[in-house]
Amino acid sequence: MSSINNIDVFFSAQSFQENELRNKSVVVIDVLRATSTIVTALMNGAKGVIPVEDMGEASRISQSVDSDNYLLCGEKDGTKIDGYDLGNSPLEYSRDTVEGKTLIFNTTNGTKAIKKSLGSATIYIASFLNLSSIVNALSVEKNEIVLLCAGWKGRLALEDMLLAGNIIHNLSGGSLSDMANDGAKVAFGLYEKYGNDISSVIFQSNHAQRLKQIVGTDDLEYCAQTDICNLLPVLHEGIISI
Ligand SMILES: O=C(O)[C@H](CS(=O)(=O)O)OP(=O)(O)O
Ligand SMILES: [Mg+2]
Repeated sequence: MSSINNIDVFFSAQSFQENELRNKSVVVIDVLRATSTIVTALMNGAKGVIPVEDMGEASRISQSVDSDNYLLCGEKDGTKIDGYDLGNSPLEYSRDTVEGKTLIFNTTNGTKAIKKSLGSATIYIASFLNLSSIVNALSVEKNEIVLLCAGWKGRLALEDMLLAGNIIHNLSGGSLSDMANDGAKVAFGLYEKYGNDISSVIFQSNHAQRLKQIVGTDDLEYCAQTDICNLLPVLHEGIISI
């Protein structure tokens, strides 16, 4: 694998320039909730997920495809957008609803982070739900790795940084050298502080406080689960699939 010292962690999609990702493999992390929802949709048989930048792009794509095979999905301010089939709660993405469908997916932070990564060599989609699959893939990754936390509107999100810390902990075998990048050290330090107490960190995060007001706590409990599936979603030609 590429050296652990070549792993960096970015705290939001606004914290870097696209050209910094050239020839690198990027792991997009948006625990609450976009990447947890993408993983869930694919686990439940969705054919693929098309991440989009905004409502305009979502609407252009949805008008050009056969609506029987596509679902228009996503949120604004945490709530399903009027006229969309589904919002951004992973619990909506049941097998009955998504099996065999391609999803056009539009969220505040997660899909924007994915779109900003398009110039990289590889884009993986990570959540706690598929943590081990991501760690396994990265353990043989040849390129330099960026763990791209989606954050919230340019700010750091605790739950995303904690997943980055868990990934680094697993890859490093439990210790990080002085040569590691600052971002990796911060994420690793968060892991060392909280260990595997993922649920309590997620519940105390700013994003969780916001989501509780909008959708309650079911999504938070769901997204705090580790390794409920063995999936490695990758973006290829604009579509995320497994
Ligand atoms: O739906 C979510 O959880 C958030 C919406 S908001 O930023 O809290 O308004 O979107 P995401 O892109 O999954 O962070
Ligand atoms: Mg988020």
